[in-house]
Amino acid sequence: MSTDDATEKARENGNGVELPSTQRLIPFENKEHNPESYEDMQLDYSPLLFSSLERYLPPNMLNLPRDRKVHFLSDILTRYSPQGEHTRVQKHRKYRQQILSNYEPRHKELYTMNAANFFVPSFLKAISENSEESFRSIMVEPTPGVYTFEMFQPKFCEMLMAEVESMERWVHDQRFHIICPNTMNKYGVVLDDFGLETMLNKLMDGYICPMSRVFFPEVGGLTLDSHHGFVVEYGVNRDIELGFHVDDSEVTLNVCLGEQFYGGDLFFRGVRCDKHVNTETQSEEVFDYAHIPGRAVLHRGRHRHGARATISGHRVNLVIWCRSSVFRELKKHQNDFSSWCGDCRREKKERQHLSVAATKLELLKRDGISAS
Ligand SMILES: O=C(O)CCC(=O)C(=O)O
Ligand SMILES: [Fe+2]
Repeated sequence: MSTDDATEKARENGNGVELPSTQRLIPFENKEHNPESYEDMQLDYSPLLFSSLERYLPPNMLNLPRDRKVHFLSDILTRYSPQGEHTRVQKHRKYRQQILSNYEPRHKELYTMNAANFFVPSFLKAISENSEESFRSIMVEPTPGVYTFEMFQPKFCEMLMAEVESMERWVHDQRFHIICPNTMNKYGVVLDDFGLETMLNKLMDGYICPMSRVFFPEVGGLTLDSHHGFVVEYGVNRDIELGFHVDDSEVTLNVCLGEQFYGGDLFFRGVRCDKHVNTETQSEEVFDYAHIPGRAVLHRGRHRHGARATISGHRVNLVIWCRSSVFRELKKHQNDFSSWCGDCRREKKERQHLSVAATKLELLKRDGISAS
């Protein structure tokens, strides 16, 4: 299923979720797919290996350009090869060093946290009061688990967009091969790779964690300890829309930075665990959100969503996928219901209902017997 098909399917019935395909192959061979040849490319592994593995790519990746498939598959191969993870980390470190020693930031003031200059006063006040009540006073929760609030000053949004523009100009001028924001978004940049990791870490620790502790404790909101921070871009000559997916995060912060655009609404379709990621959407889970520049959306990574086509103009969003290593470790050992998954909750209720009904029947039978 291509990204477009997934979005179309999602529009029809809210199903057909694509996992973010974050470093994962599918567990069966797609025999109908005709793999490409990689013989003419300079690769770290045999070109034949890439052709064979192509049949195991997540469906939304099958029609991507070859260099993106190579990037995704190389990453997986490196992790499975002896010393794989170590090699991958080394390679990424080298990649970052190359950027950091050559790219000259345009707005240096973005690279260190400056709360008074970055955030709007209402947001700062809520954070300093640090209570559910203070957060709720600046937020709207239009559907359970999706919180929206004014967060960044217009000046900050403008500066960050200008910085991204300058990063992209540098990439273009240097003919530098950059890593895409994620497996679905082709346009934009990973801010962490361009020297903004420390600032975004402070943003997560000081300004996202206080809220995730209150609103998402059951999905690792109490223990967020790493992030992936990037900017995505939509419009003419960029990505148009984003297929139905779940994020590789426990908690996601998505802030529209600007500019003028039409369309690009987010559509949410309920929170799901791995087991239920493709199940049907219930009518009460359908929610669409229109982005407003400067306004943040905070949601669970497992809240299924996508972005509709940006029909005109140019939309730029800052996205921070916040992760909890503790939650991920605990999840490996959990095999019963997830309290946060809509379908797990429905299954649990159903089982409880059946068990109560069975007990009642049992009691009635016993009473009947003793009464006779
Ligand atoms: O385009 C958007 O606003 C959504 C981005 C998104 O969902 C993501 O990057 O995970
Ligand atoms: Fe997302």
